[in-house]
Amino acid sequence: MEKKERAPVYYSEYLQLQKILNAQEPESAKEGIRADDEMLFIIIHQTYELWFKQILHELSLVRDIFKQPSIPNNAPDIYNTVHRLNRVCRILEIAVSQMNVMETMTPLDFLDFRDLLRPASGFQSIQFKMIEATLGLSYDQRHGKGYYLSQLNPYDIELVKKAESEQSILVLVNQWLERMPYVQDDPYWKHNGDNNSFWDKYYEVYKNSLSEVEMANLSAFEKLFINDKDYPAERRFSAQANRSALFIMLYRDHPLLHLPYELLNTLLEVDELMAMWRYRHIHMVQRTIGKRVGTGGSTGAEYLRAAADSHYVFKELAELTSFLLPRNLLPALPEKVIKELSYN
Ligand code: HEM
Ligand SMILES: N[C@@H](CC(=O)c1ccccc1NC=O)C(=O)O
Repeated sequence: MEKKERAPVYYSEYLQLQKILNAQEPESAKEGIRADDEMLFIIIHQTYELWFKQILHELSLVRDIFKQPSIPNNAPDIYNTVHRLNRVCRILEIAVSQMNVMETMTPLDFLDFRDLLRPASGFQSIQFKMIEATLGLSYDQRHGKGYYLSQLNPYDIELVKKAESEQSILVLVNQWLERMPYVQDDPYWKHNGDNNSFWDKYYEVYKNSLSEVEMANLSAFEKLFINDKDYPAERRFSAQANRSALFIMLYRDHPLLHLPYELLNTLLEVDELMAMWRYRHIHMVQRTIGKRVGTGGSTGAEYLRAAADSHYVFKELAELTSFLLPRNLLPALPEKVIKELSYN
């Protein structure tokens, strides 16, 4: 077949530089006011939005992989999700450190144009909210739901609502954990109170590892891993997903658990880096506007702190570390399971 002629690709056309390099229109210039740092302010935000776009691209690929009804152990898929989430982490690191450039704008420089921005604010960053929703932040969990509805135009509300209505990475990872083989079919994995099943043995060793002041952990352990009927309704991960996740964390040295462990670890890293971004943003906000209210109408730093504290998505996974035991105390795995967790 004859090869189709393609027009030569030209750098600035390929990258559509006409559009992006002509997309900075400082409000101060329109008003004939001198505000030399508004260009930096715009470019920093645009850079963030481009990175947010890339993050959303990666997250939606990850989500597509997890949407499959089953992901066989020897498929390339889990590695692919880890690789992409790892890229998201590297991008978030840049997003965090980019705050250093923003902070070269002093409070006085900002006041040159701050009033011209009202009532706009980063609060209206739809892509940021879509990242949160794609990871698994639910509407109910959002701090300041009122602002969420009042500050966005109807079109943007639709976009976020759509992202919220899709199955999030949290929901899909929960399903994936629930399907995990190895720890399900055999009666050995069912709690039966006779001290011979895995979770009964684990319970005993865990109990003995707790100090007196930690005894509340034991009832949490029972609720989360042993007595499914007491499982707290508000939790996003199910009891079975919890057991699988703890199992992965405990026995991650076995070959077939390497990647599942990396996956859980990378999800926690995403959560941590999102929080680091939020805290860098808060510090910058305090340094720049002190205790003034935000242009978006919120209480400013106070609102941001409450959002930062309550917007962790994978908090339940992070908390599982309270239930880990040192390797030398772990129940030995049945031969059959050790084999299943090996490369051949
Ligand atoms: C001088 C620089 C900045 C200041 C003083 C500032 C201040 C604020 C304030 C006060 C809020 C709360 C909403 C309001 O009432 O206005 C907010 C929210 C937000 N800002 Fe900024 N901001 C700055 C730079 C940035 C940058 C560079 C980004 C990057 C995209 C950004 C993204 C956001 C986001 C995503 C929110 C919503 C956070 C949430 O709801 O958890 N901001 N900002
Ligand atoms: N909310 C900021 C203003 C601000 O930072 C901002 C304004 C318009 C568009 C994006 C912004 N960036 C992040 O919040 C303030 O209260 O000063």
